[in-house]
Amino acid sequence: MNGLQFDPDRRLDVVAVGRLCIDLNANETGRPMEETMTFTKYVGGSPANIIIGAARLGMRTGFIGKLADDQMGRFIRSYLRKDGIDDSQVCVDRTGAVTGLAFTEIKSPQECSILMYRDHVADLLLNTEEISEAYIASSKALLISGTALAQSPSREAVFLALEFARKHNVTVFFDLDYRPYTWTSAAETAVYYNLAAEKSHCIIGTREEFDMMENLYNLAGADDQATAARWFSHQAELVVIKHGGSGSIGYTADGQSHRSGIFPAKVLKTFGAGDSYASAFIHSLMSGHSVSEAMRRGSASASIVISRHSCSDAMPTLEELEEFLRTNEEVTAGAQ
Ligand SMILES: Nc1ncnc2c1ncn2[C@@H]1O[C@H](COP(=O)(O)OP(=O)(O)OP(=O)(O)O)[C@@H](O)[C@H]1O
Ligand SMILES: O=C(O)C[C@@H](O)[C@H](O)C(=O)CO
Repeated sequence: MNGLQFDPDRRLDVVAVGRLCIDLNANETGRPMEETMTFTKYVGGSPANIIIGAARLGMRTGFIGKLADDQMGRFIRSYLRKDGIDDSQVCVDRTGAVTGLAFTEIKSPQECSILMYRDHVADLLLNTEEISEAYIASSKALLISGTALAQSPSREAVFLALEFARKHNVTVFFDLDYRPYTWTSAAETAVYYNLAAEKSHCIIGTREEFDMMENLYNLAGADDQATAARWFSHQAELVVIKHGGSGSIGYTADGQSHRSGIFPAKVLKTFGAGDSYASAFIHSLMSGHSVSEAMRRGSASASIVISRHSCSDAMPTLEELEEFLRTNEEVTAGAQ
């Protein structure tokens, strides 16, 4: 049992709130960005990648966010529409804000990094006036992403969305998505992450992201089980801790734990693993699969995406994911 409840009578399956950005992925791999001359443009932003992945798997999806009033903003909106993602709650900034950019460097499959331009970005200007209670109430689930908590008014918009979710029994997935570039103080980061996590039913993050949250309370370095137990005293029913190439481990409030290995991948780049994991994990859970199966599907989706150049474009369809599962064996690396 995963303990999560989804109201079947909702128009949408999952709505994400947060950033819609642009990835510019280096075309010349095997070298530092100082020597990279060309990039390929993709839609990016962790919550955008996750919702695109969920839509690709056949879920009824929507997005609450803010775009820059420029060509990049229009490119993103048309991409969402192409994937059947409801964009009625994606508004446009009129103050001259820009689209966040993530330049990615692929020095080797193990040495990838992201240079993020996050100043004066439209996504962090989403405000409470742009959060529709009725829209959130029309969805079974809400996906929030940590970076949207980094600045006001986006921060308050997310907490209002969480309040509407609570009021209308909308299940909350919290992908921690900690990006240091967007924060100014470790303590502030931990405070807001903890406040949001207390209102979430399923929390997904890496060991390092949970450590960041626990540093504030001098709990950092707690083991995975202690980390999970901390959130069951709040709203959480499910906590998933990701360990990169060592797999992931999930804990449910009923005391069970689930380990997942990985699927062998011809790794081109490692970023995108977390977003693809989350999209297939959410799809599987909301399809009624077990936690173990959802983690297995998350791992499989991650292996597919890290073997491809992009994140959003690389998200597999349900047919691709199931074909991958039929033809590949999970390596039970197991999380620490
Ligand atoms: N080298 C790898 N080979 C196969 N699977 C991997 C590899 N790295 C990560 N994964 C899979 O992806 C999942 C998520 O990866 P990770 O723990 O790196 O999360 P993340 O840091 O959020 O990812 P991202 O790099 O996208 O931010 C892992 O639990 C695992 O299932
Ligand atoms: O989330 C970001 O802003 C960067 C992403 O667009 C990028 O694809 C990535 O890091 C995925 O995890």
